[in-house]
Amino acid sequence: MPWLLGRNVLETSCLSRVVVSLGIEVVVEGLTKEFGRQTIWRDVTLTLPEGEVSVLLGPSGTGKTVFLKSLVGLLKPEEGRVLIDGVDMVNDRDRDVFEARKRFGLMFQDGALFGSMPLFDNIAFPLREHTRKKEQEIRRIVLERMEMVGLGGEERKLPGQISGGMRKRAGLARALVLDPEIILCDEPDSGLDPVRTAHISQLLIDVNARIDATMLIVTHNIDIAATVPDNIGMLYRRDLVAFGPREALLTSDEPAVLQFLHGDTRGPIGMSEEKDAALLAAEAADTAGPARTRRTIEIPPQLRPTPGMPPRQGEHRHSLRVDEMLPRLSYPAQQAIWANRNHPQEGGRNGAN
Ligand SMILES: Nc1ncnc2c1ncn2[C@@H]1O[C@H](COP(=O)(O)OP(=O)(O)OP(=O)(O)O)[C@@H](O)[C@H]1O
Repeated sequence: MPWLLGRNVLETSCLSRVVVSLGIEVVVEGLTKEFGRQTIWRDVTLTLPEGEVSVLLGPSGTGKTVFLKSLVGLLKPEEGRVLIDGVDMVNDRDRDVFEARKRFGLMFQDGALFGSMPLFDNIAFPLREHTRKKEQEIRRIVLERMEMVGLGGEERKLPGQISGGMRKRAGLARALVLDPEIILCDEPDSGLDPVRTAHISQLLIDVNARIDATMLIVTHNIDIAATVPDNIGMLYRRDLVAFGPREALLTSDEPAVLQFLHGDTRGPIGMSEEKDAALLAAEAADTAGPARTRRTIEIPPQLRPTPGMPPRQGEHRHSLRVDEMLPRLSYPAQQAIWANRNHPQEGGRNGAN
């Protein structure tokens, strides 16, 4: 199976392959989204660095899915820009946005598969819809992507005949057929047990190693957030409270971040996202309350590609970027970054589920 898909691969010999980045950066500037009088988030600014993996966390209802849809131009924010290689997904003409959308691979929560279509046709769908490729070429691409996500031989199955984990992987295979430069995954772990979640985490890292796509993963799963991404952001109370290296957010002492990471009932996040002031004051008076959220979490080493995969180019670029910002990061974040770098570079833990 080839290591890398798509066009930007220079084969210098059968043993060494030089990767030229496939991923492109996504620049988000001052983005504000409203539905009627409801502000979902405002003035969100961040850059998804090329080929790096980022995770977006946030309590339910904070607009993570709305954010993904805004990046790809399916929803139109009221203010701001989303720049993809010079195309503004918010303000440019529909025709340009439609073209730029082909550079994305989208993996939705439920795989978003057509129930009456065999997996093969589901995965072939974007190729038939967006390209003029011949059926023979479509077949080659689909079978290759199915093999890549561990679904070889399952082409004739209907979505209803396979497990949730397999449906996720089918959704990922479909997201990969157009050689995406940017992959957006909405809760790739939803409905999966911890073992399947570990497999999908490894698969996402392996996909990134193979194709060097820029990736943004929306999840509530702290294990994924702690082990998969180079960067983490968190939406809370209509703001992006943080976006930066994984270790910076995981060592943050921001109360909402701590509460979220620990899954604690005490703290600023309530059942309906925001607690009222009286409840927060009562918690603050309870000495047991704030103390529970002051712990830091243990930061596991970041997942590495499965043995046999190429090294992640995004990880290399991320290290160079982080070197520059290191002096500005907190001491615990710096320690965690060094600990991760010094961790033995063992391979991943992939397998089929
Ligand atoms: N098309 C729409 N019209 C009106 N309101 C919408 C629309 N889409 C989403 N919303 C609202 O935007 C808010 C954010 O929804 P979104 O699904 O993005 O949250 P989320 O952070 O992804 O939540 P969860 O983690 O529970 O999946 C919700 O209040 C939702 O009702």
